[in-house]
Amino acid sequence: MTLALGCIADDYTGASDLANTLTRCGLRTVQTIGIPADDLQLPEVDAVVVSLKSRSIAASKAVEKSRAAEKWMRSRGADHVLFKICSTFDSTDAGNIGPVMDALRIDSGDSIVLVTPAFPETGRTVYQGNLFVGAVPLNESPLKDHPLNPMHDSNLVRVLARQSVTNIGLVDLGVVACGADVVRTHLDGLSENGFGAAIIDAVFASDLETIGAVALGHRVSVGASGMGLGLARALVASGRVKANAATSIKDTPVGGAAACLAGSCSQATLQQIARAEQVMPVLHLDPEQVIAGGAEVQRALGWAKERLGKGPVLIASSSTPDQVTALQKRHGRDAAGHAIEQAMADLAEGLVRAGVQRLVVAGGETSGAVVDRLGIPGFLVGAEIAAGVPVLRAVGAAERQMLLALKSGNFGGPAFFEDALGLMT
Ligand SMILES: Nc1ncnc2c1ncn2[C@@H]1O[C@H](COP(=O)(O)OP(=O)(O)OP(=O)(O)O)[C@@H](O)[C@H]1O
Ligand SMILES: O=C(O)[C@@H](O)C(=O)CO
Repeated sequence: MTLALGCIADDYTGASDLANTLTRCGLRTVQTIGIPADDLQLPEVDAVVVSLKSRSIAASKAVEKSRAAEKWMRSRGADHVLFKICSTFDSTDAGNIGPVMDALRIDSGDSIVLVTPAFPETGRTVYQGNLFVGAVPLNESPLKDHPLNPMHDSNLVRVLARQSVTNIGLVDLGVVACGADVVRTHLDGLSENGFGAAIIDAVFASDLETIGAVALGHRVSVGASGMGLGLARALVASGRVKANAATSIKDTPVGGAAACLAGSCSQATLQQIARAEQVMPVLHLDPEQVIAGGAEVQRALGWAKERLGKGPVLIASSSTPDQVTALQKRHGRDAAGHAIEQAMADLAEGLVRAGVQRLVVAGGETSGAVVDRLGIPGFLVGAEIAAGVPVLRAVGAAERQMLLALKSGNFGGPAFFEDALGLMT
């Protein structure tokens, strides 16, 4: 296997979002959980998205894991490696975007790295280095209340400068609009003046194509699915990947029981849960009881088993921002988050034992905990449920076939859970 593109994603939902975009752009793509084992049977692909759970861990660990993934991809022929971050730039001043970017830049020998979280399809645009989520700047969006990394600054040049050892420049929309050659000249100027990375504006898909064409001339880039789109289109345009080579996974039905788990506390997920209550049984976990011990998980599993034969069920830990803050004050942010993620993993394991073969999970960290517990080594991409969320078919997993959907907290329309289950047959 010779890779045209290697990708390192800092969480599992982000990885499936990127794998979806690359597939839709015509690249044969597989998503793996961590660096694949040598004996994992992978199809012939153009791109591999290695999913890490590195968004919220210590920066030094995130660097170590990302470097190992990069090394693996280079050894499989990847000239370009994309570090996939969240389209809302989820991170803290301690990292992990800056430290990983710095390390990959050094390893690659690139003098300057292009960075953009823009993904216009989902309303993420960057103008003058400021990230917008729909019509509002990042710091006024629901991301200001994120349970793990609340985002209080929309200016990504400033945000990244606080995390990185290098100077961060800006390539603004006016430059992008002039085309790839002008962007290259601008980057040369920044690099000569000691800038090791630049936030690049993007508002339209056409901006991403310009960015992709330039980025492909470098060894490393940092971005969300929009950067993936640009790179994929550039690869196809350059003839390095055959257009339309991607084939969606076969839609052979998997059957079995279906369930949803929600650990995301985003506004979008809260609305989707409220909507799901109209069409399926929904159990709201008591987060305090979850932290107290295993009894709450057992209660939820008993509740689910009584209902799974009749149709899908949804179990949610999700709470409003005020409730999340109160719980975190009592138990600490990381301890509360970790305990709930582990409870979600326990639930997933119990549900699969009870016959669930179709599982929808909401939340990146939550999906990471669930997929790790289920021991699934990789996924092929199927139908698109919503922008950034595909149906995934587990590959290389044990006995039973499984379909999953891993939803980024902020993605999907109000009827997301129904929409997902409708496509996961
Ligand atoms: N009721 C709750 N109170 C406090 N924390 C919670 C609660 N329910 C879930 N959590 C924790 O909040 C975090 C949610 O993060 P997760 O990444 O799963 O969702 P998200 O951030 O909305 O999704 P994404 O990263 O895809 O945008 C997890 O650590 C989860 O365990
Ligand atoms: O880019 C995004 O917004 C998502 O793929 C994601 O990473 C959320 O966890």
